[in-house]
Amino acid sequence: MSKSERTLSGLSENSNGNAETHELQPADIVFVDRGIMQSKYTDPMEFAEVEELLGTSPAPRPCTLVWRDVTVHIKHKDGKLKRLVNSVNGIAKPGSLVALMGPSGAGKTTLMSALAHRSPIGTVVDGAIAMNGRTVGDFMHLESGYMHQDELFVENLTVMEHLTIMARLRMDRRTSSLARKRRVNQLLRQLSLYGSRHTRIGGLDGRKTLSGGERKRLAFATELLTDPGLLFCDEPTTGLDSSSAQKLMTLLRASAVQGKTVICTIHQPSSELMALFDKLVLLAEGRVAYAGNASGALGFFESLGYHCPITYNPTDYFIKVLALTPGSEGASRHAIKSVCDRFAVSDAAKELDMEIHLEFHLIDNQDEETKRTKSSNFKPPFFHTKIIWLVYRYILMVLRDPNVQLLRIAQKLAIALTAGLCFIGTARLTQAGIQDVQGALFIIIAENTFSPMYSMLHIFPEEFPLLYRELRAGLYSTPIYYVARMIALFPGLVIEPSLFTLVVYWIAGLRSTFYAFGFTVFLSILVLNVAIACGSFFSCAFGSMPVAIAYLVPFDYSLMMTSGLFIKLSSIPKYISWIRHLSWLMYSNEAMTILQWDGVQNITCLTDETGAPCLSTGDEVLSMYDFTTNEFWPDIVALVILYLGFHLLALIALRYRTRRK
Ligand SMILES: Nc1ncnc2c1ncn2[C@@H]1O[C@H](COP(=O)(O)OP(=O)(O)OP(=O)(O)O)[C@@H](O)[C@H]1O
Repeated sequence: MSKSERTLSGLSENSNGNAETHELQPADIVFVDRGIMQSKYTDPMEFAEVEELLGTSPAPRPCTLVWRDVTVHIKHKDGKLKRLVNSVNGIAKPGSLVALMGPSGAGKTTLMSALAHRSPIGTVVDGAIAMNGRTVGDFMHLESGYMHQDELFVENLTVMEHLTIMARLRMDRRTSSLARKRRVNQLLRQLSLYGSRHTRIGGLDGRKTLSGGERKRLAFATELLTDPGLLFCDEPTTGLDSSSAQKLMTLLRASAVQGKTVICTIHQPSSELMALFDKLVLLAEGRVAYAGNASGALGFFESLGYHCPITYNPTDYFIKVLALTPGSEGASRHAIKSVCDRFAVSDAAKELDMEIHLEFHLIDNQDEETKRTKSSNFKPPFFHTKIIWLVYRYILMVLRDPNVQLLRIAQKLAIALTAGLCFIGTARLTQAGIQDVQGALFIIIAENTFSPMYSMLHIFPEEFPLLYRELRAGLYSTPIYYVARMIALFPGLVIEPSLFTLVVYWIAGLRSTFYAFGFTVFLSILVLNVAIACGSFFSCAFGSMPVAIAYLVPFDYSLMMTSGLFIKLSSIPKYISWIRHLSWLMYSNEAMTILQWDGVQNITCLTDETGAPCLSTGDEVLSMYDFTTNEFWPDIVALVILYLGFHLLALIALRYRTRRK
C-alpha cells in the first residue's frame, strides 16, 4: 500500500514510520441521502478504504424494525396499571440512525426496551412490534445489541480479557478461534481501544483505569462482537465530554452506514451530533410529538407557532416545548397534548403510517418459508464452553488480587498457629486431654464453618446487577452461572481448610495416624464446603447481606447448640432435637471424634485429676457424647447430602430471584 493510500484509509504514518489509526471524524463523512454515506473525498477507491477503517467483516444482516400502536403499562404491586407509553408507531430501516428524544420521563427508555424485547418483569407491552417480519421475542437477545445507559463489567478484568470472554460467550459456536481473535482485535482497533487493551476496566487503587468514553466504547465493542444488524443504545453519550460524545456518535453513525439499524435515546445533543441522525422521534408524556426526518422537525414546530429563536439549539428548544414547566404543569400538559394531537394528523404522520402499514402488509403476506429464511441460524456456544469461560472469568477475578488471597492464607495460618499453640502438648490420653482434643476438633470445625459461611453473603448481592443483565442478554442460564461460580471458588475451598487443619492438627498433637489425619482433613474440607453451600443459600434466598445475616445468626446458633459439644444429644428436648439432623457441626464433630477415639484403650485415669468419673477407653469417650462408631460413614453421607441440598436450594432461590427480574 502506498503512503498516500494509507493516509486516505485512516492509517497514517507517525514520525517513526509506523502505521497509526486515526478515528473517523464526522467531517470525514458526508450524508447524501438516508443511510448512504460518501467520503468527502470523491474517489470510489478512497470510499472503500474508509470502509476498511470501519470494519472489513461482511455487511450485517439488514434489519427493519416496525412498531404499531405500542402501549406500555407498568403493573404496580396493588395490581393497578400505570401507562408509560401510549399508542406509539414507528419504523427503523437498515442503514439509519434514529434518535429517540424527549424530556426526562417521556418514556424513551421504556419504549426502547419494549422494542428490544427487554422490558423488565411487571411491564405489559401491547401492540405489534416486528423485526424483519417476525414478532419480537427472545430471539432479539441474539439478533440485536443493547447498550445500556450504565455499563456494567467485571471491573478486575482487562479490556482484552473482557472481550475475549465475551466473544466466547456471545459468538456463534461455529466461529473459529482465529476468527474470534480477529474480531476482537478488529473491534479494539476500530474503537480506539487497542492501546488500552491491557488496562483494567476498573482497576484497583492507583492503577490506570478506563475513561468514561473508553468504557462506553468497550460496551459498544461488546455489543458489536456478534455484528448484530440492529443496535439499541440507551443514552450512549451521557456522562461524556463533547469530544468523547462526538467520537462515540460518529461510531454509531459509521455502524448505520455499514447497514445496521441503530436506535438511540439521547439527551439534548449538540447541533453537530444531531446532524449525524437520519430520523428523529420526539416523545412527550409517552406519546409521539414528532417522527420523521430530523430536518423536518423545525418546520413542524414552526407550523404550530413554536419558532425556535436563532440563538437556540433546535433540539434544546423542542425539549423545552415538550417538558412540563414546574408550577404550570396543567398548561404544559395541555400544550404537549396539542402538539401530539397535531402531529397525529400531520402529513409526516400519515406518511409514517403508510410506511408502517406497508411493512405490516408485507409481513402478513409473506409465507412461512420467507419467514424462516429471514431468521438467523445462530448457534449459541455449548453449555460446557460457557461454564469453562465463566470459570476462567471468576478465577481471573480472584487471581487479580493476589495480595488479598495471600493475606487470607496468612490470616488462616495465624489463626491456626494461635489455636494450635493453645493446645500444644495438651492432647494427651488423660482425662483432661479428652476435653482438649474435643476442643481442638471444635476449633477446626468452627473455623471452617462460620467465617466462610458469612463471607458468602456478600458475593451474590454484589454480582446480581451484572448477572441480571447477562441473563437477560441470553449469555448463559442461572444454573450455568451458579455452577461456574462454585467451580471457580473450589480451589480455595480445598486449600484453606487443608492448611488450617494441617497446622492445628500437628501443633495440637492429635492422633498421629495417617488414617485419622487424612480423614480429618477430608472432613474439614467437606465442612467448609457445606458451610459455603449454606451461606450461598441464605445469600440467594434473601438477596441482601443484612437480611441474610438476620436469618443466618439464629440458624447457626441452633446448629452449634446441637453439635454435641455443649449439650449431650440425648438431653436435647424432643421439640428442638430435630435441628441436629441439619447440623453439619454435629455430623463432623461425631466423625472427627470417632477418628480420634475409636480403638483407644489406655486413657490414664488419675482420681485426683478432675474428680469427674474416669473414662479409660475411647468407646467410653464416644458414649459420653452419645456418639457411636457405626455412625462414621452415615455422618459423611449426611454431610454430602447437606452439601448437595444447600446448593440445590441456593440454585432454586437464585432462579426464583432472577426470574422475577
Ligand atoms: N418500574 C416503574 N414503576 C413506575 N414508574 C416507572 C417505572 N419505570 C419507569 N417509570 C416511569 O415511566 C416514565 C418513563 O420512564 P423512562 O425511564 O422511560 O423515561 P425516559 O424518557 O427514558 O427518562 P430519562 O431521560 O430521564 O431517562 C417515568 O415517569 C418513570 O418514572
